[in-house]
Amino acid sequence: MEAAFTTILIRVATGLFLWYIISALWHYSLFYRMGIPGPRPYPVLGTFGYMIRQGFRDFQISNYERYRGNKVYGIFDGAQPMLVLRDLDMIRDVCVKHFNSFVNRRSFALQPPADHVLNMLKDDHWKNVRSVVSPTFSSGRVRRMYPHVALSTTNLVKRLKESAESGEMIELKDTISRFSVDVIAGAGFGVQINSHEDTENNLVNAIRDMIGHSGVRAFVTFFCPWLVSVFNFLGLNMYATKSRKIFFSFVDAALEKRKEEKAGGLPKRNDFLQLMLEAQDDGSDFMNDNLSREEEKALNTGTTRKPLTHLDYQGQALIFVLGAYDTLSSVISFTLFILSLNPECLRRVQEEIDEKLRGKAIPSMEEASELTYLDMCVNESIRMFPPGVLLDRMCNKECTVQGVRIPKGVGVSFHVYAIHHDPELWPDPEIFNPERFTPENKANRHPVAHMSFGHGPRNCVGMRLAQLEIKVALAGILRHLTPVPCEKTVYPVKLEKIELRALDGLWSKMETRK
Ligand code: HEM
Repeated sequence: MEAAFTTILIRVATGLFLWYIISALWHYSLFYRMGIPGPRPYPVLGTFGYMIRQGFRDFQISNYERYRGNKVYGIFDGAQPMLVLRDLDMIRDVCVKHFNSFVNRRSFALQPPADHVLNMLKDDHWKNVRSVVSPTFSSGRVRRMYPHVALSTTNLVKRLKESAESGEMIELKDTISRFSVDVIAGAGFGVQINSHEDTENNLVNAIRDMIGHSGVRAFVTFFCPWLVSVFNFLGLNMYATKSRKIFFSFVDAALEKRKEEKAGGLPKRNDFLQLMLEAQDDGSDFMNDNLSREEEKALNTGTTRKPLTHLDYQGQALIFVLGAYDTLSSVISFTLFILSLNPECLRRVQEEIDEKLRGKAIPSMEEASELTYLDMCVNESIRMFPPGVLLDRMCNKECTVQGVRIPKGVGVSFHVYAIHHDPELWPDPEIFNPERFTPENKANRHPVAHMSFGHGPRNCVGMRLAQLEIKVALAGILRHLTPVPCEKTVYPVKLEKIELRALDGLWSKMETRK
């Protein structure tokens, strides 16, 4: 009896194992059956193992070269089949013309409110929240956030001037990260701090802690989404529990306060939370100049909007932190660093700043928009060191794009780092050359050859604020100081495998301008 039971058990186990092997073989042979090339996938990890071994950027570059001549190639992020689009017309069409078949990004079920951040939302929920968040970044509303940016820039310049006086070497990313946190606290939540001096602020420490803890877990769960259930089961959250509590209690109290102030007719504040509440109340068409025509069409503005829920507000408060922190500090610090190594470009930038600012310490919004050569340098620096290296969309309806059939459930990936370093699009891609961004050169290039802020209705919603912050900070610094290489400077920059982080740091020294 016992022997018979054991035999049945062995047969069932063998059957299940064979079933798993056959279904895995079938699943992972999808691209082979479609006649699409790609690196060989393995069960569970797919092609993710190569990415870990080689690092994000080298994986992208090597496959981009290997499949040159193909419009697409296939990879598996864990079990998720992804078509990497090499062809720029395909990327453009997926982002705009076929937007309705590719509305959503890949997302994974995080614990609330992290599952309510805009970049994770899907379909109508995404449309509803985006139609409130987009007008929050209209030029009129960004103007109201500007004083926070200016104040944080003044504090940053003061800190850098002190370093110039003492002759201290500066790790740019670390110093600029403090500026990033100050801008987030001010422009996001109306809390004015100077984290170069005040290291004990509870909110700032909570923000820094949440960011520090989220990276690895977010990365792992992105590629192995089933791990989210394991995390949930073990009671682990993406963000450290104490910091999470501090942050969301602060957001809840701030939202309540703004509602009370409105009811009491008190003057309006000028931060993201306030502006989001106003954008919700005003209706979608008010001051909506942040919407591109494509976005307007995709969002179908004019139709009735549902009020955002409390979780929606909490989620957007979180994305204000996560979307802005590392991106901004990376762009500003890499641009300063690369300028310190290209004195001729630096000289031109400083001449332009002197001419446009006419003695002022910090540029106004209008003056910042006139700094066109600085803009070219920033674009070139983001091309070389893009913060968003891996963009994607999920196919929710079978679709043929530029002659390639994309089945429902398959994702499409844009390997931005490889595109930005493709020598056919960018001759000598490792050389810093702002001339690539003259209006003529830009007009002659494919619109998605440079996609630092993404493309189409699902592009970066905070782009306008980000561009203002970057230019105000850089102009404020370079108006007074000149970054120069120092003993600790290492170039070419060796990047960490996954994050956009220089392994040897971005070291520089500031000299006071005469
Ligand atoms: C230099 C700074 C920044 C860079 C390079 C950057 C880059 C990007 C990129 C590449 C995307 C994906 C676009 C796509 O899939 O087509 C994105 C999305 C997004 N970004 Fe940014 N970003 C920056 C700053 C910001 C800031 C300051 C905020 C908010 C305050 C922000 C909020 C967002 C949000 C919410 C999304 C998701 C949009 C959606 O799904 O509808 N970003 N960003």
